[in-house]
Amino acid sequence: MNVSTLRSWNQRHIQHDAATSDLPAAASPPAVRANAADVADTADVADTADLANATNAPLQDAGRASAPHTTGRLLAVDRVSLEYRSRERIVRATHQVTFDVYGADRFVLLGPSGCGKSTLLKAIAGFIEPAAGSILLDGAPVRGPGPDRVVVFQEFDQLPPWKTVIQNVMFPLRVAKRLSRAEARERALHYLDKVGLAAFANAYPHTLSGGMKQRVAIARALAMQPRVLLMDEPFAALDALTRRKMQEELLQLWDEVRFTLMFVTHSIEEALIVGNRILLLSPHPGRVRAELNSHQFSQDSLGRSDFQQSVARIHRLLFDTDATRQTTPQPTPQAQVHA
Ligand SMILES: Nc1ncnc2c1ncn2[C@@H]1O[C@H](COP(=O)(O)OP(=O)(O)OP(=O)(O)O)[C@@H](O)[C@H]1O
Repeated sequence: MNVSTLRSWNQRHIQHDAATSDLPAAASPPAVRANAADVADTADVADTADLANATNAPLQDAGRASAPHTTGRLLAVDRVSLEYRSRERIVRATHQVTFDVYGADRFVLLGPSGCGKSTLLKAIAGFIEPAAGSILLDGAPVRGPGPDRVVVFQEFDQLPPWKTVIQNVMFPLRVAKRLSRAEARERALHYLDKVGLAAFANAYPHTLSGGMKQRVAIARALAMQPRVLLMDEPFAALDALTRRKMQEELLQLWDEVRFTLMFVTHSIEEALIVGNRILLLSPHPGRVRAELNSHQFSQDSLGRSDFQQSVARIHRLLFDTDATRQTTPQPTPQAQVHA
């Protein structure tokens, strides 16, 4: 398979479908500044501040919470509108979305089904050109797919089944002609070890569980050492227990490797656990509702009242109606956002 075949493999999968702050706003100035205009357009400014004030709880996850941005601005998404055009109609997926991602961020796109999260990820991956606005990676416009942005999808069939686990991880490294076979093998084993699958290097994908397949996909993506790892609801097809375990493992991996992550989900709980920053998008077409910091939460936060309050408040921000403003917010049973 050559590069274009690999891209079309990726593209096929993409086409198939790919808060709170314990810190005052000034502690993360770039993020807050970047979206001030968008947020100001909505009635969310008060809510966002409210959210920040409400979560001045002691930090449980001090390691991650204190993690600084390790580099400057990596990705700049500026007033990006994305559209699908056919002869019959134009579907606007996002409207003037603006945000920045910094090195070692775990940046989550959160919003109801159909708000354009996957489409935004596709645009950042380089598969869709913005109808308006710009996407800059390291200051240069994104003009197409590239090995500096690797996508992990939800589907379990993203690994070519005729290749063993290690061949799957080595394959893009070899296609990119970056490494010799021996170097690629060493790199692949390194990342398989990181996801706990070194012992399965010679297994074929069909012999693995869904969670194991996702671990291979993550190892394959990280082995490319991309500037940004893009994940489109990577754990959504897993059972609840495996999903939690995978979230935990992803965070452990991040603690070790400190990669930059963009993560799409429609689960508020998952966003709070996985992300250090969350961009809330309105229902279709997606506009920025608010941008929040969430680095103080981990799986240990799940039963805590500040976590539940944050879930409820994000829910309110996403579905901002008079009715929800007037009643005491209750967490949704599964903390899922649906349109
Ligand atoms: N290939 C396509 N052609 C036309 N419209 C599309 C296409 N893909 C997505 N859309 C539309 O664009 C909008 C955004 O879709 P997108 O898949 O990005 O949303 P999402 O937030 O990722 O949703 P979900 O959480 O359900 O995956 C939706 O209205 C959707 O119907």
